[in-house]
Order: sequence, then structure tokens, then C-alpha cells
Amino acid sequence: MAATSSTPLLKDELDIVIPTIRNLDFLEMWRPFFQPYHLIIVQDGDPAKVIKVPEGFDYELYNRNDINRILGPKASCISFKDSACRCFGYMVSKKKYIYTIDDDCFVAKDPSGKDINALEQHIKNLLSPSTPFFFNTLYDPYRDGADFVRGYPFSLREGAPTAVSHGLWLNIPDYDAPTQLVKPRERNNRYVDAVLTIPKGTLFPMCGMNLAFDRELIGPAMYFGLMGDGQPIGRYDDMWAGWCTKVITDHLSLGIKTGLPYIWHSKASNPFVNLKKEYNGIFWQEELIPFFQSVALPKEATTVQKCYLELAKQVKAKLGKVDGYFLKLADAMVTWIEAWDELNPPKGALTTTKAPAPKSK
Ligand SMILES: O=c1ccn([C@@H]2O[C@H](COP(=O)(O)OP(=O)(O)O[C@H]3O[C@@H](CO)[C@H](O)[C@H]3O)[C@@H](O)[C@H]2O)c(=O)[nH]1
Ligand SMILES: [Mn+2]
Repeated sequence: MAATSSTPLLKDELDIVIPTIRNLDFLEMWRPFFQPYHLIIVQDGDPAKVIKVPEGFDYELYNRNDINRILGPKASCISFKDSACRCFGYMVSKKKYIYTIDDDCFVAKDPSGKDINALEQHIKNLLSPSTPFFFNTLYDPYRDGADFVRGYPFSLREGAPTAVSHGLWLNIPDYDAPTQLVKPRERNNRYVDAVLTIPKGTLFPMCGMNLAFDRELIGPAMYFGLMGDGQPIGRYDDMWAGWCTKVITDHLSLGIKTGLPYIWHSKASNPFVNLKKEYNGIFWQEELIPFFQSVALPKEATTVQKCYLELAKQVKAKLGKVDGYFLKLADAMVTWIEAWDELNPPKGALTTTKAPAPKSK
């Protein structure tokens, strides 16, 4: 069911982050929904390339030169030539909420033929609680026309604050390269009208294509890792962020929802290129998943940053044997937190950091 008009716009509390190597004509289709919002465009690849942004959008644009200027040596933690660069946008934003979307994602239609305002549904998901501690079989109990079912403990009906809203995709599904190679013509035409909380203790494959989160609740955990140029892995940026985020939201009693809203994913990237990028990830994840399933964070880890630094320590101690890459990644996780805290000092803290001067329109 589409979000009701009672859902607040949050236009001054939410930034839209778009990683891109292309012109942003796709925004024309989103104009009715996105125009009120501020966009943070993270231009990947050649900084000399001029990215055209349609008239009438309020945006700031950062290319690699900007990232290097703003972060200095800490820019080493931001990937190059991979959509992982989008996390720089999360760091420079000053808003409470983030919505990130790929530039080949368009407005989808619901079964009634109505355009789906994906942003409105994500806001609805984020503003209502999650139910990670006990599964509600009638899906999201907080949506109109649903509720907790018989046997659901009343002591748990307040739910938990929602940190992440994970949307899905019609048309081109987010398959890995082997699946794409085996099923090149498969399209996702199934519109499932549901929003589910991912139960505590369960990991999930987070896709960065259509994703919203509460930056104040979980922002520092949304590091998309070292991917792309010069790295032995790609297309595991969002997966890494999702696994780190999930163990931290479980520890901090926060919730993650998946399901509505859908976007229309229009472009299948090259499966052979994807296979090269994903190969190590497909292999390594058989060891990464047991690692994340066994992560225990100490009770003293009461903030996302503390959880994340503890996680980086465990990555360094336990995953270095999988591949030396994880030693580098563990260091980059620490650099990410240092950069995050430098650009986002606690409220009231005296700072000497220069505000990032973006290349706005
Ligand atoms: O080097 C690059 C390549 C792409 N981008 C931008 O990132 C997104 C996603 O790119 P694209 O749609 O071409 O790739 P997909 O395979 O469909 O993306 C899926 O894989 C994930 C990659 O980890 C991604 O999050 C998934 O959606 C577009 O906006 C490109 O412009 C880039 O910045 N740098
Ligand atoms: Mn795509």
C-alpha cells in the first residue's frame, strides 16, 4: 500500500546521495518526488568529466579532487571507480536521514499502475518502529490495516527504532554475476506488498541501490569499504556495509526493514565484468558470514563509532588469515571513523576542521 499523505516530507532533514559516472537525466522521472530535497552527488571516475544535472535541483557535487581536498590522506578510505564512493556523501551530509539511489533506477509502478514515491515509503519505514525481537507473521504491524497478531507479547509491541529501510527492485534484480550469467533474461515482475523487519541475529545481503537510513542512529556504520580501483574486490561494498551495520543494530537494539518500496532497475551491468569484480567476494564470503555471525560486541560499546572500531579490531584479528586485504580494510575502517568524526564533531565540540566547500551548482 502506498504511504498515506500523512507521511512528513522531511525535506530539510533528508539528503539524497547519488554515486555517478553518468549524466543525471534519470532525475527527470524522479522530479515530482525529489525536487524538494537537497542532493549530494558523488562523481566517481575522471574528475575532469562534466556531469550534467537537470535544472531545478538543489545539489552539491563532489568529485575525486574534492574528496582528496576535503579528507587529505584520509581520502584513502574512499573507493575509486566503484559505487562504494557513495559513502563519502553520507559523511559530508549534515542531515538526519539519507536516501541513496543508483542513477539507473527509475520510478516503478504499483499493481494499480500508480507511480511509487519510493522516498515517501522509505520515510514511512524509518519513522515507524521495527520488530527485531519477535517476528510478526502479519508483516509490518505499524502500517494501516495491520497489527500485531495474537500471541505477540505486549511487552514487545513498542518495537525498536528503525535505523535502515532496504527497498527492492522491479525489472533487473540485484543478482550476482554467476546467477546473471545463468539467467540473463530473468526479470523481477513480482510486486510483494510487504515490509518486514529482519530478525535480530540474522544477516542479510544489503543492496545499496534503493536504500535509506537514519544517519544519526547508524551513519558511521555505513562505510562501503575498499572496492574498485586497486582493490581485489568490487560489488561487495553494500554487502560489507550491511553485515557491519546489522551486527551493530542488533547490538544497539535498532531495527532494519526490507521490502517496500520498489524502484525500477533499468540496466543490467555486464555479468563478465561483474564476475571479475565479485570473484573473491563469492569465495571469501563463505568465511565472512561465519565471522559476522560470531561477532560479539562488548557492553561498553555504546555508540556506533565504538562498535565500529571494535569490529575493525576483530576484522584485523580474525580475517587477516582469509586474505591480507582484510588487514587493509580494517585500517580503512578506522580511517573512516576518524574522518567521520572530523567532519561530524559531536554537537557543541570546539572544532578547527574546515567545512567541506563542495562544487555546488
Ligand atoms: O565505477 C563506478 C560504477 C558505477 N557507479 C555508479 O554506481 C551506481 C551503480 O552502478 P550500475 O548501476 O552501473 O551497477 P549495478 O551492477 O547495477 O549496481 C549494483 O551493484 C552495486 C555495486 O556495488 C550497486 O550498488 C548495485 O546497485 C550507478 O549510480 C553508477 O553511476 C560508480 O559510481 N562508479
Ligand atoms: Mn544498476
